[in-house]
Amino acid sequence: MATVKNALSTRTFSVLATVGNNGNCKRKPPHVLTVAGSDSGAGAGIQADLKACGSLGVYCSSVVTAVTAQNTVGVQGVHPLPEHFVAAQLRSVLSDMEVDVVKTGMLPSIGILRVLCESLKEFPVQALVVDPVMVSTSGDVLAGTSTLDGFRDELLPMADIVTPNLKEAAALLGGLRLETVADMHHAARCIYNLGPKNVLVKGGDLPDTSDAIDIFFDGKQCHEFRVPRIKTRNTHGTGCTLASCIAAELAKGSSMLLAVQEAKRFVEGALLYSRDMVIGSGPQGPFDQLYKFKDQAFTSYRGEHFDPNSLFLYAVTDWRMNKKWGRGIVDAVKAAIDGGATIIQLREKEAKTGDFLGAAEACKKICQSNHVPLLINDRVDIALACDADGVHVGQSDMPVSKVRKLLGPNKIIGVSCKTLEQAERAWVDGADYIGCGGVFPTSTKENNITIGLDGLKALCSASKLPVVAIGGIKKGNAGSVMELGVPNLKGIAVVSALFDQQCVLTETRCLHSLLMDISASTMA
Ligand SMILES: Cc1ncc(COP(=O)(O)OP(=O)(O)O)c(N)n1
Ligand SMILES: Cc1ncsc1CCOP(=O)(O)O
Repeated sequence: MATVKNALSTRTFSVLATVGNNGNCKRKPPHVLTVAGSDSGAGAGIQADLKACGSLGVYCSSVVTAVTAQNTVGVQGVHPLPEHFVAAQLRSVLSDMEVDVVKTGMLPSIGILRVLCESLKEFPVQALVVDPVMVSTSGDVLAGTSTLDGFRDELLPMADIVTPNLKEAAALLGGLRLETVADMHHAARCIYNLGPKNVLVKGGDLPDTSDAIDIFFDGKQCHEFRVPRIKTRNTHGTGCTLASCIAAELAKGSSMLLAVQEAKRFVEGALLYSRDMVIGSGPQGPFDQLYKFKDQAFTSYRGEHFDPNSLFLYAVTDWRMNKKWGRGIVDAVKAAIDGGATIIQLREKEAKTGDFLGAAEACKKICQSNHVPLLINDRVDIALACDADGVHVGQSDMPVSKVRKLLGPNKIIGVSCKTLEQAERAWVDGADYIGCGGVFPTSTKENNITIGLDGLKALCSASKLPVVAIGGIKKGNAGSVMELGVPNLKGIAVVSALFDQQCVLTETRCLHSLLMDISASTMA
């Protein structure tokens, strides 16, 4: 497995297209083999792995190591398969099916673990993901103590990543007490010394934390992932799903860090989607790994209809300002686009519906011919009527989930957020970006609370969506915003800096070139 690590970050394993003899293009899908136990309740084990890989577009073959009788109450029985028959399954798949990545789950005996190690030596694969399943989340023991030695001495040295939870990490380290985040950092380094190339210590069971904290160590750097804990009883199978998703992303050609991040996002989405699902009467229910197929709001809206970089210089119109300077909305929008605005929002709070629609239709034409997206503030009806590219709504407007239903998956939805809870909701409900502010005091919007640069930074750091900053931003302070150094802060939204000025074209050009200079210097 030693050559695998170098290959991981640079090459795409399986998005291979080869031309057959007859000239037809043949496609080899990315392929994960899961070597794990069957869960009769289908929340974890082989069943979870198949669903997770399938959802991520990856072919998943399966070698069953044990059949378990389990449900939401716990594990009622474990029936390991004979070693020779696990070996036979491994040979069948590995000798024929061009597996990219092997993911292991329940290995119920040292004999089965050794059979696996031997098979991997005979049929090397691109990467090995080891979920060291020893104790189920319900507390039932799924692997004996001799298997523990097998993990430590034989399997982990072959692994590209191992993903223990706190109990498993403690067991691998001879019963070390793991009670704090600092303990987790220490454990990740100690487990790395057992031989795997990367370690992810999962802190889901860490007491007294409102966040779920995982530690990823790649031998050089420790990354701490923190997300607000999702309150749900439906967590059975999170470990299996996470490891399968990492394997699936690796099979698609991701680097290890990106694979871990993508996998975490997938599990989080599944938990959110399934948090109120009721299956079984026990304390721990399954969640739905197929959620992406079931709710459009969880999938397509994060598609290709929206380029977050379009938030770079976001021009938001204001009828009063344009009137004061003697121009109409359409001329103002045209000048902003000519000056370099990358997205336009018509924010016309006082306009009559007929006037608003007329202006929106004219602006749509200009925006379309310049390939600049046009969004409408608050008015979903106007956006639908003029076929705008999307809508921007506030916390007291139509909820994002309803807007998504009305607009469908291919329109852009932005939502104003000031708090971390609002940002989390925006993501769950299907928004594409967040407008965050007011960053600085402004007279454009009355009674608006200013959150400052610290508030903006905190929201960006917690948000899974791209963010555009708004409120009192102008040439003099745009640098302090864009230099915050948070990757998902994609741009600034401005009203008065463009429209409460004599020449919209000059002001937009000036701000655009300033932003370009800032990005060039922050990238240097
Ligand atoms: C990009 C962007 N962010 C925030 C706003 C604020 O809009 P507004 O309608 O004034 O206020 P809310 O109702 O959204 O709080 C915006 N227009 N654009
Ligand atoms: C619409 C809005 N939302 C938060 S602050 C604000 C006003 C932004 O206007 P300006 O760029 O003139 O400060």
